[in-house]
Amino acid sequence: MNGSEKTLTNFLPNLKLTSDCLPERVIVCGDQARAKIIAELMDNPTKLGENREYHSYSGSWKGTKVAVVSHGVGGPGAAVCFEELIMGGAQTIIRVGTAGSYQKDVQPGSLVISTAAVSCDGLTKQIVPPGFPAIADRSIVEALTQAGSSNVEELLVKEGMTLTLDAFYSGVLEFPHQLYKKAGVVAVEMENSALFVISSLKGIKAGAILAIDGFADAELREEYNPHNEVVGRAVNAGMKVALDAIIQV
Ligand SMILES: O=P(O)(O)O[C@H]1O[C@H](CO)[C@@H](O)[C@H]1O
Ligand SMILES: O=c1cc[nH]c(=O)[nH]1
Repeated sequence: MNGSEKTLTNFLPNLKLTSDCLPERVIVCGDQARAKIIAELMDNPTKLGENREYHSYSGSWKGTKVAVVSHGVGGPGAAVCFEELIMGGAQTIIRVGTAGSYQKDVQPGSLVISTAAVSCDGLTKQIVPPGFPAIADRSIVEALTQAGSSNVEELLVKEGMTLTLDAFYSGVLEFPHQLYKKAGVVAVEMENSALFVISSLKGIKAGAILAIDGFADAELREEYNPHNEVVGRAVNAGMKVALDAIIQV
């Protein structure tokens, strides 16, 4: 399908829902369970549809209608979700995710607002030429920072560049973590570059807030286990910051 035009479509086949129930503001996250939790923070949570990894809800946050949709793990599947949301009329998408930190001062339990993503993924290589930037919308970065400063107590909330990688576990090749750590990249995750590139191509606004769930960098990394209270607190804070931010843009 050609990426240059924005065509509104009523039936979204992979999300398995019709666009007439989809508001213009959408929160996305990898995890289906997290999508349900975000929906339940809102007034009048309603399930819109469920197909594969895509679980869709709508609700009302401080009087504004917002949808929440899970996109699963990894750029290709997430891109299907982002494309269909935009076909269905989404104008603003904020990803609420998790990421591994590269920087010692960005501890597990911190929140990172991504300003741009380094595209170390395969999906964007198939849709734009090399060097095409993956950047978050500036007004969303500002809204997330503002919502973070008024919402989150005792957690570090940091803006910075993130890196998008397809692989979670390494093989015989080394991950480029050391290189990008030296270059000042803050954290690594798996879907931001797809979101930022697709949203740029389609002319919609997108951003991301990520709860740090461990250190990705081998020098800092201990055993990876994100299921703890510190990370849970940051994930919950990220959800509320994203909801507050999305109704401001
Ligand atoms: O917490 P989510 O939104 O799924 O984000 C991160 O977590 C998953 C890996 O555990 C990848 O999807 C990565 O981007
Ligand atoms: O992609 C990811 C997501 C969370 N934590 C990581 O270390 N990597």
